[in-house]
Amino acid sequence: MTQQPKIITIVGAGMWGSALGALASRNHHHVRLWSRNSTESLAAVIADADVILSAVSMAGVPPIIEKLKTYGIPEKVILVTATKGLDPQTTLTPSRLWQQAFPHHRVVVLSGPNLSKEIQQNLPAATVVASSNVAAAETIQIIFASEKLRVYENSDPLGAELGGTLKNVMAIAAGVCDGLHLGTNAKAALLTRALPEMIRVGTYLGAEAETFFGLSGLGDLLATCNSPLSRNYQVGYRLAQDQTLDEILGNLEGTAEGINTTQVLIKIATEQNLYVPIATQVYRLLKGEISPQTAVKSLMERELKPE
Ligand SMILES: NC(=O)C1=CN([C@@H]2O[C@H](COP(=O)(O)OP(=O)(O)OC[C@H]3O[C@@H](n4cnc5c(N)ncnc54)[C@H](O)[C@@H]3O)[C@@H](O)[C@H]2O)C=CC1
Ligand SMILES: O=C(CO)COP(=O)(O)O
Repeated sequence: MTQQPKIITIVGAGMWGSALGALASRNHHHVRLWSRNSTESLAAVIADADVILSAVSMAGVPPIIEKLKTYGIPEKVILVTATKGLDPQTTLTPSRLWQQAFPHHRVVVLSGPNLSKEIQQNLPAATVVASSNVAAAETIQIIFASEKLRVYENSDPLGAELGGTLKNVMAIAAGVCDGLHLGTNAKAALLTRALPEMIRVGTYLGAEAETFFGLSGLGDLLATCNSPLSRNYQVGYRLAQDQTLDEILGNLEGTAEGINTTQVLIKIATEQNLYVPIATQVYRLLKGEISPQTAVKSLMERELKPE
């Protein structure tokens, strides 16, 4: 489908922001990529923008929102969030933070099985744009869709966002599983049990269960938990190889959001009494309380229960 070229400001020029910028540029949109190290001011790059897309890591979302709030962004501007994380202060997802700060703007979540290095190599992929405003989601769908990226529209932004966010915790567990060479049966069991754990949390927080069976849920779980390109998977894999978290983070390319997400998820689960056995072991492992081997043993020796 053709569309008039739009001005798209991408805030966050890391791996994902850059890959998304390249996709929109290829579709002949005017892309302005901004990061906190840019010489251009944020005010200048958002001027006249049709779309502001945030691809900053979770830690950068609250400060960027605060900064943008001071600029008085016109209500016609569509806000897109591509961050996969949870805010430690409020435990809210990025889209909720954006919507709270800009209650009259249309907010769209972009999330799916999208390892940025594969997207940068122009390999085929699919993703989801989700919003309570269908027209806004469709606008973003057309901006990014190409013969190399199939973009699906969805009306459950929270579900799409939580799929991409919660699977990062599971990707750490999957990395441990592979790092310990536990085999294909163990990996299948882990990923299959990870999905209902994500759904339990997601539906409690208000997402639709069905969304987790789509690209932004199961799709992203499979991509991230099976690829050494995933930073979260790398964290788990290297912990299983007896590296310390500090050593791993010292030479990790980009952000592994699952580390922060695990802390916030355990806070929510503890307060709300949600059963999250895999996340609990990841949490204890990240805190250095247990070894990878003990994490596996604890999962296996739990009380027997129906599936
Ligand atoms: N790389 C990937 O394959 C994908 C990443 N994502 C998500 O996109 C987000 C960004 O990921 P990457 O680009 O890979 O990370 P990255 O580490 O390469 O880039 C992070 C960006 O956020 C900015 N940032 C961090 N803290 C900030 C702060 N306090 N203020 C302003 N800006 C700040 C950094 O300057 C940088 O531009 C994460 O939430 C990640 O889960 C989503 C899909 C794919
Ligand atoms: O979200 C991603 C793929 O969809 C990227 O995963 P990592 O952040 O673990 O690299």
